[in-house]
Amino acid sequence: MRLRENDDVGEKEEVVENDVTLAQNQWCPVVNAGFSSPKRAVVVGYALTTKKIKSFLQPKLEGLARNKGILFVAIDHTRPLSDQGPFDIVLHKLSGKEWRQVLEDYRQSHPEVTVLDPPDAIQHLRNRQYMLQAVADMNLSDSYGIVGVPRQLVIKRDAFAIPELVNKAGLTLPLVAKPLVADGSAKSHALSLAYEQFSLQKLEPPLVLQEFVNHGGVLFKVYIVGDAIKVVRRFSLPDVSKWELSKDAGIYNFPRVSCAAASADDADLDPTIAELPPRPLLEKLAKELRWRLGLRLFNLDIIREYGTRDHFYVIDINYFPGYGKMPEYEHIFTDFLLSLGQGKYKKRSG
Ligand SMILES: Nc1ncnc2c1ncn2[C@@H]1O[C@H](COP(=O)(O)OP(=O)(O)OP(=O)(O)O)[C@@H](O)[C@H]1O
Ligand SMILES: O=P(O)(O)O[C@H]1[C@H](O)[C@H](O)[C@H](OP(=O)(O)O)[C@@H](OP(=O)(O)O)[C@@H]1O
Ligand SMILES: [Mg+2]
Ligand SMILES: [Mg+2]
Repeated sequence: MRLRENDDVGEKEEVVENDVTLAQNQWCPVVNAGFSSPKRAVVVGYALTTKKIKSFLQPKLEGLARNKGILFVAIDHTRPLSDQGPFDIVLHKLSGKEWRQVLEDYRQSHPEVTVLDPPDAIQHLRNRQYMLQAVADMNLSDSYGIVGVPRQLVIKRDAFAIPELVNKAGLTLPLVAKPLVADGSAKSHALSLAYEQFSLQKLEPPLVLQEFVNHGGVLFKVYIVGDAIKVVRRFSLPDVSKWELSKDAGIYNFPRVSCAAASADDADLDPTIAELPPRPLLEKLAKELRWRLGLRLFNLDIIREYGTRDHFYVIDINYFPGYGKMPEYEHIFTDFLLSLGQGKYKKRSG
């Protein structure tokens, strides 16, 4: 199945965020592991926003990493990347064309360094028109369930044409209106729910209109870190009944409904709604998406269609999400970084 689109629009570019911590590189390339011979540390250069440093690089992660021989070093993006390091791994979440080019050049000139993840692959997720395409292309259906994406329509401009375009596309109301660009800004998370066709004209393109799928008000956030998968439950938008649909006429902006504060892991829920998607299904989905997206660090928002046991929809994919809120993230992440480091040494000595 292909996702629908309207017409083309140039993507807005923005400059690299300038709130990177410009800490001095601290060097300690060799760690002592007990009485055995000293091992070389895995050096991870990071280029992250201040917000991300705070949520991700928590003391519990840095402490465990140090014990395991992993060293985090802040990248100074105002200096050439090749003058810094040497790094084994570069971890990054900054935006901007220039920064992407810096990373691309660095990948070319330093093939021995693992850049998490390739800028082009990340870029693909920044546009909701393409974000879910890989899931749609997979057509995943097996004895554990079916995984699809909601039908959606891309509106690049001309809000007045929306009712007719929605009608022509045969989309069913209510619709979730999502900004086309998903770049982590507050604006890109400003979503609304539309109950009625003619009020759709009030929306501000460019956006994606996605069919709202009733799912019992709970969603599953599936965190992926390399081969590791961790699933949590979060509260989500409540179901919309036929009666509500006939009664409500407007467009409703809604706040960040499924953020970490909306954890539903300890809630007393109807088991048919709360039951996690089958593990083998998630493993298959994650493995295939890692390959199709070319990413190792991302999460998926998945919902189970209300009244079904095994019909799932992926509604959102985020690059380098809030891992700091993922249970056991410090163990999962450090194991992942070590596995990358070790894989490389094997390759070098092999
Ligand atoms: N098609 C849909 N059907 C039902 N609910 C939806 C749908 N799309 C989004 N939602 C609800 O809206 C919320 C926000 O949507 P979405 O995850 O796409 O936005 P986002 O801003 O990219 O979120 P994130 O903070 O995870 O990046 C979801 O958590 C879910 O509660
Ligand atoms: O792409 P962005 O940076 O917007 O991704 C967000 C994500 O959408 C969630 O808002 C995360 O917060 P929680 O839902 O509370 O987990 C953010 O995590 P943070 O720890 O970095 O604030 C993601 O970055
Ligand atoms: Mg989401
Ligand atoms: Mg998102």
